[in-house]
Amino acid sequence: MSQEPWTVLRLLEWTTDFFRKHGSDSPRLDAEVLLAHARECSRMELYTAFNEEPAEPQRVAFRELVRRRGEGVPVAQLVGFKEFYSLKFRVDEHVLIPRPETEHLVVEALDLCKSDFAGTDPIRIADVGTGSGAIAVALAKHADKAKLTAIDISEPALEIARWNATHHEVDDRIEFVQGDLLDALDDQAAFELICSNPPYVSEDEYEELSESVRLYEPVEALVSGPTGTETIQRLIDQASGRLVSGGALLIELSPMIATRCLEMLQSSDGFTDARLVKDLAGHQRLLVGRRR
Ligand SMILES: C[S@@+](CC[C@H](N)C(=O)[O-])C[C@H]1O[C@@H](n2cnc3c(N)ncnc32)[C@H](O)[C@@H]1O
Repeated sequence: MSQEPWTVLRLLEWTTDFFRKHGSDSPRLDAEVLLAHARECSRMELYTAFNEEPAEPQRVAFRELVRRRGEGVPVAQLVGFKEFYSLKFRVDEHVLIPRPETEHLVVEALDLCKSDFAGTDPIRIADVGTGSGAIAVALAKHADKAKLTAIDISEPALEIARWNATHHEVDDRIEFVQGDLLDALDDQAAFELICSNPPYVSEDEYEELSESVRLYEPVEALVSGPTGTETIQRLIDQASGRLVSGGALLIELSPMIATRCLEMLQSSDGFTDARLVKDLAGHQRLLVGRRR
């Protein structure tokens, strides 16, 4: 057996290779995040510690994390958090792990706050299907005048979202509501902006997702129904009664259902200016419309 010491660099190289063979999309990043977690340091600090040999307790902790990652547990669940819009969000098995694509929705919403709603105070925003609270918290952090209503059907998800709002000190501007889309709100509730990253995966597509998603993330956060458009259709129907005139609806979707959802919004009497917005990778990622 090799007598070479298990330095930080050697651990990273071995683990990267192991994760690559176990089908990870980002083997080196996974190895770095887990080793940094086991050593209680930042990823950047690993780069100045390549020749150091982690102490035995750190190696034991790291080995266990690597074993579980090899079984498919997402890195974010192993370390208990995920970065989104440069903010750290607590996550667990009850919430979808925030995805980088969703940052695009936050950018669009903040643009509207700074342009169309610059003179409005407060800017009332609903985040429908808040999950970890990623969208609501990022908006509250970056738009001082935003007053949010964050809704989810899952009470355990709302507990995580509340924790994240408190941790980022925006809980005084976010009201959390448990319910089915916008149904649970008071009759009077009205918004300048309704944002949502709803479940939009079809039942067939779900079967094609990686085990790391299917076994560890909540199915109700992902699957909408046989076509993937069901929740979006219901949200469009409900949103027209909740937006002020000129208010905006922003919905994240998958490029596979983008055209169908655009047609749904175009055929809704309540909306005008329906359009799709591409993400940085050039994929149709957002459906946007205006309340007449
Ligand atoms: C795709 S996840 C989005 C989570 C978070 N907003 C994000 O972008 O990371 C969808 C969320 O919608 C919630 N959800 C699903 N159906 C719902 C419904 N009918 N009413 C309210 N929330 C729902 C799920 O519990 C889940 O938290």
